[in-house]
Amino acid sequence: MVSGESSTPDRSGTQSPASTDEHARADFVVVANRLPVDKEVLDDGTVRWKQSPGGLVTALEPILRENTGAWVGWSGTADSAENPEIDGVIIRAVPLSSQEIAEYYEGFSNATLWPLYHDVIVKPEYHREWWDSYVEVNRRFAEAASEAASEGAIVWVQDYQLQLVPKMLRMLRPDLRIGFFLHIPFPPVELFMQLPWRREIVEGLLGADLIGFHLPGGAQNFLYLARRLAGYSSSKGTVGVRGKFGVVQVGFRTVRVGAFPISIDSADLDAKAKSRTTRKRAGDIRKELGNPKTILLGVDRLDYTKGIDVRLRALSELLAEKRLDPDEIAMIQLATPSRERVDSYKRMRAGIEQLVGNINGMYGTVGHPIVQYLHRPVPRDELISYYYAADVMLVTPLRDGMNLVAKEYVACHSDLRGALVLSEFTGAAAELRSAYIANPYDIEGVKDAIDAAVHHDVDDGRRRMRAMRRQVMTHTVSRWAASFLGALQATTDVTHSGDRGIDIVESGEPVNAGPDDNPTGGDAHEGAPTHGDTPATDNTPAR
Ligand SMILES: O=P(O)(O)OC[C@H]1O[C@H](O[C@H]2O[C@H](CO)[C@@H](O)[C@H](O)[C@H]2O)[C@H](O)[C@@H](O)[C@@H]1O
Ligand SMILES: Nc1ccn([C@@H]2O[C@H](COP(=O)(O)OP(=O)(O)O)[C@@H](O)[C@H]2O)c(=O)n1
Repeated sequence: MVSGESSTPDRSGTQSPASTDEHARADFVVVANRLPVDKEVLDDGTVRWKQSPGGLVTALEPILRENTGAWVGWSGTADSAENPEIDGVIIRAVPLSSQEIAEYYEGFSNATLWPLYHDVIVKPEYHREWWDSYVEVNRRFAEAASEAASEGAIVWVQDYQLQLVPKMLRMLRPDLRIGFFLHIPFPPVELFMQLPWRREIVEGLLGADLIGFHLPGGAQNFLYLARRLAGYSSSKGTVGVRGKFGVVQVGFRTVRVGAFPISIDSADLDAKAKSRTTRKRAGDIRKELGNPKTILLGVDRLDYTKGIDVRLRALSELLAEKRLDPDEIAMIQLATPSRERVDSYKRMRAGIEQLVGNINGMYGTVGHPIVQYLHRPVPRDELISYYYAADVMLVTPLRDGMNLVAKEYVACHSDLRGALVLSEFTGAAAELRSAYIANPYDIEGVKDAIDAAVHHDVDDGRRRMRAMRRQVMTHTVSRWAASFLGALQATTDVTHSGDRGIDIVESGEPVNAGPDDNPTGGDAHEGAPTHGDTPATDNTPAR
């Protein structure tokens, strides 16, 4: 999908995009909270729609284009119902009112489910009116998906904002083949049980034919709940990665449950990081920082799950203990603004900015602060230059479904330079075993990992980076999409009237999405096994 320009003048005199035929139907429909396009109003009033940056859009865009695809989602602003058609992809906007944004998006999605699914790092809030709004908005997404899908189409629902959609959509359209993927961790059973509407969520997800999680632990937690909370018969064996699925029997339907760790467009990043402009800009960044011996980097949405405070505290103590020399290091923290109206996000921002101020006040000099902190989005090319410039990447979340930043850093280092400090509570840690792995709750452990990464032996560093690159360069986002969709197409069920199937386009590497596709690619730690009937945290083996 490339940027599409419009030509139809609207009543306000600006240009509005060509609208999608509202009766057009698609064989492949993606349903996600956000649309894959961003609206841009140019100085002359012309409206342009650009593909949003992000792995999901990159991975699905060729499949959408090859298969008469549609994308159902919210534009990100209140009451917007424009449906631009972009390069043959049908866009179906689901408009949200300001009240729905407050209750469904900021409320139930990001102040109830987000903290609950991320180990209750902040206290989840349970409000009945937020739940009512979540149900209503999920119903509208299901209706929009139903209207967009042709007979027997494949519909892929994304993420925690839309967990009721699979069941609602199945009731409207039993002919469809429905997949669901959760991008954030699925919580341990004890935490999930707090949710007053826990059974409705499990039942909502079970409307799908295939439910995907990043890691086997999440899949096993879900299988346990389907059995013990919702009373269905479900498999008890271990779940593998991209194969060895669990099953839940829902009446005559068999729902498959699996682990599909997401990844990035590795080849694209690798190529961009090798370009002359990136390398030149990376050199300039180092100069602008005063040519420090070591550049440390953090790249995150400003979210309390990301452990930005953890790495700043560790840095501060390492400086105090003289294990790091302030004349030799510089840290850059890029923090994209996120969910800024949610209270917990406001509180966290103040705390982090205070920590940055403390470190610079204690250890910086005039013109040379230790931490350069940017609270704004950074253009993609600039971000890649930062990745390439960085000697040590700091990824310290308290909990994270995957963390694509860790993989992006690795993809940018074909030079085998650089070191990755990685929290063990990210999905990425299950695959990038050669990183400097640390427990973010253990400050001494984080300090040791940073110290080791900064002072690492060059040969050991190259060996670690080579192992991580073997994993990242072979397990791409298009392989992720192909393995999920291959498994979804392989689901057979009496409720499906058609068996049309879609063409899964994948560039660059062979795909075998069947149950045997379980290679131990490079640095991969294939599917931490979970045992028996005991609930597990998302990436921790059950005890
Ligand atoms: O849409 P927003 O509220 O602005 O939030 C941005 C996205 O954040 C979450 O990302 C997750 O998905 C990543 C890819 O699978 C994964 O690497 C990461 O660990 C997750 O946190 C969220 O799940 C998305 O729905 C949001 O759009
Ligand atoms: N300043 C920033 C920070 C992150 N990002 C991108 O946002 C994505 C973050 O993905 P992630 O999986 O690490 O974490 P979430 O923000 O999805 O929870 C990555 O693709 C980053 O490159 C960015 O473009 N600019």
